[in-house]
Amino acid sequence: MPEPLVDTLALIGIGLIGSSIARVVKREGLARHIVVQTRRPETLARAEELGLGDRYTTDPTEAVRDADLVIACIPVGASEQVARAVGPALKPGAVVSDVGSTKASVIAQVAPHLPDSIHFVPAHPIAGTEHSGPDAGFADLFRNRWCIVTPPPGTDTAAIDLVRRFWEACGADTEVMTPEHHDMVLAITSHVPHLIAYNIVGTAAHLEQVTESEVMKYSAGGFRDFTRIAASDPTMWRDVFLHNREAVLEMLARFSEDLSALQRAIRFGDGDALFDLFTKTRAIRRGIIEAGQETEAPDFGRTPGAGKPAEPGE
Ligand SMILES: NC(=O)C1=CN([C@@H]2O[C@H](COP(=O)(O)OP(=O)(O)OC[C@H]3O[C@@H](n4cnc5c(N)ncnc54)[C@H](O)[C@@H]3O)[C@@H](O)[C@H]2O)C=CC1
Ligand SMILES: O=C(O)C(=O)Cc1ccc(O)cc1
Repeated sequence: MPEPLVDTLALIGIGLIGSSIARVVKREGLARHIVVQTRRPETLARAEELGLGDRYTTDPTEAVRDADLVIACIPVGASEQVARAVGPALKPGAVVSDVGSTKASVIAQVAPHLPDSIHFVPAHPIAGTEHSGPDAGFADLFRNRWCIVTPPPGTDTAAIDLVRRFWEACGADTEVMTPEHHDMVLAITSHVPHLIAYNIVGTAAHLEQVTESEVMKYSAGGFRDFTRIAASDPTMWRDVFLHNREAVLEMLARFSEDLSALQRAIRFGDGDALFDLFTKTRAIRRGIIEAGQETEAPDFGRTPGAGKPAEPGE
């Protein structure tokens, strides 16, 4: 096994993402010691039963004391509270990172609480499922997926390099971008799609006369896929929308304009407008499949290899 990348890794939060990191880090020997921290003793006990770490604590300051790399795997809205708690306890020179689905807000919440000697390199693995908690994670979650790294200007290049090498050793490909660009891209590719899923399932649930019968009975098609997304963690997604407000509102405005155009086409029987759009969108999907970024069948985000370009020759 190669030399570990870090001596002590502290994972703050041990849900789907934290436990997936723990599993792949153990399997690949990426850290000599893993410290697991979470607020609830029951979750910590479960993490211990699953053997996810080497040391377990509910105290965030105790968790980070000896850590060379600290990764916060918590809902984005909890970032400030955790940074405030761990900031003074961090080992000088330590690298702090996170996995949050929004980036500008996390930086604004965390950076003010970190001493100058700490290197902050935020990251976002674009890999997940609708499940949460320590049982939901798996070591291959990040394999052949992207991990976007969004270092604030002036971040130490060696720290950026460590975080990139860490994610690459977890199986991901990394890309560096600004937090603002990340938030705009993810608003349209991930956040608005989740909002649409929550909304359509909510709309169906409001049709009380069909909720118990037809909606469930005939949900074999597109609706079923929406129900999977709409089963995603409520705390996590509440925080995503509250913490990527501007970008989500901008993309929603564009979405609403395009939806209104479709509504008009249906109202006025403009079949050409509908046909043209559906032809364009079909070509986009086929292009994605030809580029090796998606499988033909519904993938539900779990198949390693789906969601990013294939390796040359794959
Ligand atoms: N679920 C997904 O598919 C993906 C999630 N993410 C991001 O990863 C982060 C973690 O998400 P998951 O692992 O899915 O969530 P999860 O719900 O499975 O785990 C969250 C963990 O954070 C802890 N936690 C919750 N509130 C806290 C607080 N106020 N202070 C300290 N700890 C707290 C929980 O005890 C738990 O250990 C989120 O920021 C999310 O945006 C990123 C990529 C994919
Ligand atoms: O389950 C799915 O389809 C997802 O989209 C997973 C996911 C959720 C949030 C992220 O920030 C990244 C990936």
